[in-house]
Amino acid sequence: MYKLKTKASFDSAHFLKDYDGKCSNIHGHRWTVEIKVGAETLESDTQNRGMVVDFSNLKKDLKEIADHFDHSLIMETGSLQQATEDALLAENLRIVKVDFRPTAENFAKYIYDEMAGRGYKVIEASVYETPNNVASYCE
Ligand SMILES: Nc1nc2c(c(=O)[nH]1)N=C([C@H](O)[C@H](O)COP(=O)(O)OP(=O)(O)OP(=O)(O)O)CN2
Ligand SMILES: [Zn+2]
Repeated sequence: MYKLKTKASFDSAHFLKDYDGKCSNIHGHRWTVEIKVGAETLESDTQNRGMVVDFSNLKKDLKEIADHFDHSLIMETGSLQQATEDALLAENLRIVKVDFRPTAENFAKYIYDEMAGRGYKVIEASVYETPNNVASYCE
């Protein structure tokens, strides 16, 4: 089997609701997301001949997903009082709401699903919260 891997990064803040420890506070990470896609055979048409997929397209799609979160506060829906959320928005601060607790594990599945939804044969998606801490999702 052939496998391709590419990475993208974004900077954003998050916090873990109901977490007993420092991660319950708003803090930032340079998140790195890594996607691995595969194929048993290579493309044979002119443009993509000899490729699993064109790295340019793979990188562009992953970057689009990463850019959605860049320089934002990522928050789980319902994890702040409405008044707090409204006050942040009134200051023109960027909030991206997600319907999951924003852990590396949940982000890994989110990235997997997003890329699979764009038609890639995803083998694994990984999310680094720090260079040492990584979570992966595969099926
Ligand atoms: N399994 C998981 N555990 C934790 C996650 C996660 O996503 N999955 N996330 C956090 C926090 O977001 C936190 O930012 C990371 O915690 P921690 O390792 O304690 O922080 P640092 O890497 O910055 O470590 P230092 O010891 O401060 O250098 C917590 N756990
Ligand atoms: Zn964190």
